[in-house]
Amino acid sequence: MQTDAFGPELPLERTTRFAELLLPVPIPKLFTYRVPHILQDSVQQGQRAIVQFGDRKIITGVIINIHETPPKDYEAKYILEVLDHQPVVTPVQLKFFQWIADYYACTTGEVLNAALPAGLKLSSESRVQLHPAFNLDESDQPFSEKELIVLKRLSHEALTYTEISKLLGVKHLYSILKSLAGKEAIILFEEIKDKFKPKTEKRIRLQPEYAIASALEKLFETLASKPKQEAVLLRYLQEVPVLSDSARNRNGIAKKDLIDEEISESSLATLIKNKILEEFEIVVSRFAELEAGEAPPIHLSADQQHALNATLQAFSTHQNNLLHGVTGSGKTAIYINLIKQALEGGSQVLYLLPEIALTTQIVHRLKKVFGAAMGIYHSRFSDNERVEVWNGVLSGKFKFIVGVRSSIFLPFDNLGLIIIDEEHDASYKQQEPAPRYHARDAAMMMAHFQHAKVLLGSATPSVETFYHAQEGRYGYVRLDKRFGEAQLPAMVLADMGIERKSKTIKGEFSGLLLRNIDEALKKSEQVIIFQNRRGYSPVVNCEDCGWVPKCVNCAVSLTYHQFRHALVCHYCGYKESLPEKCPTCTSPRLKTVGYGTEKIEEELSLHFPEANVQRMDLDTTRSKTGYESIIDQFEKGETNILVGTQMVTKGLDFDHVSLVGIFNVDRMIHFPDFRSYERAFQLVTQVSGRAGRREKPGTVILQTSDTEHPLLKLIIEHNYTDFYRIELADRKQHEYPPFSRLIEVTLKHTDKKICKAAAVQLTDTLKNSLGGIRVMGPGEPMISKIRNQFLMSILVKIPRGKTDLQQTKNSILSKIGFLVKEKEYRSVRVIVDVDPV
Ligand SMILES: Nc1ncnc2c1ncn2[C@@H]1O[C@H](COP(=O)(O)OP(=O)(O)OP(=O)(O)O)[C@@H](O)[C@H]1O
Ligand SMILES: [Zn+2]
Repeated sequence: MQTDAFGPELPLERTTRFAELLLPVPIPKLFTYRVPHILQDSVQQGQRAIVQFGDRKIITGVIINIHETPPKDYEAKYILEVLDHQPVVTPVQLKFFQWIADYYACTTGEVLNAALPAGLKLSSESRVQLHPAFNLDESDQPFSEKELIVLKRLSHEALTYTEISKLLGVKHLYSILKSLAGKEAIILFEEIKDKFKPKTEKRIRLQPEYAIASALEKLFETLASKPKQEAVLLRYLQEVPVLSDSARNRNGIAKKDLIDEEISESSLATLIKNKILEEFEIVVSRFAELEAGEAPPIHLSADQQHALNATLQAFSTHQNNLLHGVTGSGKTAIYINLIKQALEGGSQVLYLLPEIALTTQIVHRLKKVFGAAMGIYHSRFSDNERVEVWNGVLSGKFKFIVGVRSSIFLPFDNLGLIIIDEEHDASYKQQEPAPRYHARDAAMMMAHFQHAKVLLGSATPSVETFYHAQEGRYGYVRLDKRFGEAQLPAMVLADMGIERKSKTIKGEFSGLLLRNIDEALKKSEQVIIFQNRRGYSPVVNCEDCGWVPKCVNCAVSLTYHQFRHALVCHYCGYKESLPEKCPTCTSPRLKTVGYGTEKIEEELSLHFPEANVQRMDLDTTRSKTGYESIIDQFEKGETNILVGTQMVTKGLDFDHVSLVGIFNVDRMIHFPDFRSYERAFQLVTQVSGRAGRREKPGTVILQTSDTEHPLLKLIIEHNYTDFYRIELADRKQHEYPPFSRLIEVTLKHTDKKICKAAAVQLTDTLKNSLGGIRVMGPGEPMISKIRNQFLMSILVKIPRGKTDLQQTKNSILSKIGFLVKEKEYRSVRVIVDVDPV
């Protein structure tokens, strides 16, 4: 027998249905809830439901299964509300979420949490408000004491679930809220449903009875003595030809476009009051409606046409395909062709980009071609905008999405093509928090589920991708020439050793680079300078005792930022002011060592006082439009020199860049990581690729103290093939990807000893249990403490194809499970990163 105090009169016999929900929590299971009788016939898989989770929390989950078996060991709670009429998560998405959880060793709940935009997730923080039509004094409904307490408070302010629960001192609010909602006193969940608020626009139009010539004439006669109102009307008629086009009048014009200094708002209000003009509201897209068809038709070059044909050919035999086209070869033109074809065939298309910085230019180019069918999805958008895209994909409004990695979670159900631009880019990998997925690899799995084709594009493919192409697993198309007359840039090494001896270095600028910048500026050409360190100086030290300021929370030295006049930790954000004297020896001789982008910007301004220098790095692009304005100014030629971190390296397409300067290549090459050569090759090739993309040839100057380094030789010859051959041999010898898969296990604890002991124990267990698999470590990672947590890491190398990958992962997870059950290790956090980059 069940007690349903607020359900409708119950027939004696009825079946009780249960729904299993996926909740956005890191617990590896589904949760069973009871379906209220009233919803029994309407619940569906993929709808969102609100449930109570734990004692106090209210959260939104997604319905996965519906059945009639009550849970064995607990009493199921009721679903509080079902939020959707139609599913908002598709079956194929659920399958995909499950795959991500299995592959990346996390819970499906964590995947759901990452996938749903916050606007689709109601939680304890959601609010309850009074019903707008409700008035306590006029109501003749009986209210309980508790209900009255809630209503009185709600008459002052909207409250969250948590607040109401505190106010009443009760845990279970459902019956009270349901009762109040039944009496139409509050809006229960309404706000939640409306957490996504469509954007509206106020518009003005002429009342239809005046939209005929005779009536309009009369109207002007009556307004003759009211010049201000007449002016409003005239302005409206200027914009909207009401007599010749009645449809235009029905649409009216935006109120904000009608009003300016010459038009008085009060006259407008009078005209509205007198029923001459009418004010109305429409729901508008948050994405300015984009005009399609502005783009000139693209005529592919013979090489591009050939590559396009080859790609289509490759699609007929392979799901995954690599378009290996040098920088400036015009890969985008080929993408556009393929996207058009896929859309015309009726399927959805996803275009992935690794970073927001890259979206600005590409989005502009694609917008012109695809207009309103194209949606854009990335984290700089507000939550409402993200919900709009989510719903737009569901409703079919957006058939084509351009976005960064999280767009693989959108509710596609009919994908035909996924383009993964700059596929080699490490930003496709999510680092923190779980799911630590690689959007490129996950997208390929999504394509598999939906029978879509994948095109990976890059001028510098990742070693793994190129390997698969070589092995015939991926289709492969190469485009070796730049579009039009453009040539690959000339690569020149600036020998810092020699320049140091001959004293031609100024600061850290080689004489060669300075001379070339000067020449470029004289010819009104633009310059890009790349340095992968932000801030002013990466290190400060005392010239007398050698003291270096360190972060109090992390094992790193602090970076000096001049514009904030502070020492900043790039790992935890800790900040302190630069001391006047050395705190250990009191010497005032503190000097900054090394060059960050800020210092380079400053010195360039000193060397070239006439030039307009701009900086693009994390510090200058925090705002939503930060990138856009910097790129825009550079595009327009208002900026002469652009200094930046890896943000300036890829995808950007400018007409007048003839020189690229690269600081400190040596540091990139010698970075202690098995991928450092690959990274250096890619970064340098990509940033070099920004030079000479049109008729004017480009030059790249690389500052190095090691001109004989074999990797530099390959880079300056644009020799990807030999780079790959040598790199692959090295990977094979050391059993790195693509010859193995890596799983990195990181342990964190505030006590170094505990962290280390746990890591040693886990390593031993793994070594004993994972027969035939190499377990390396434990060791301190390069940064051994972050945010007061000491870190230890273990690397598991799984030979490709030899072991059951899933079984190995499960085994690792279960050993971790045992470890953290031990008393002394209970507070150790263990992070599993599959395919770390
Ligand atoms: N068929 C074409 N017609 C006109 N312009 C073209 C054509 N193909 C390419 N371009 C122009 O050539 C330039 C380089 O093309 P694009 O940006 O697509 O290169 P890319 O291959 O993506 O290079 P990167 O890897 O460096 O990003 C762009 O300005 C583009 O507009
Ligand atoms: Zn820190």
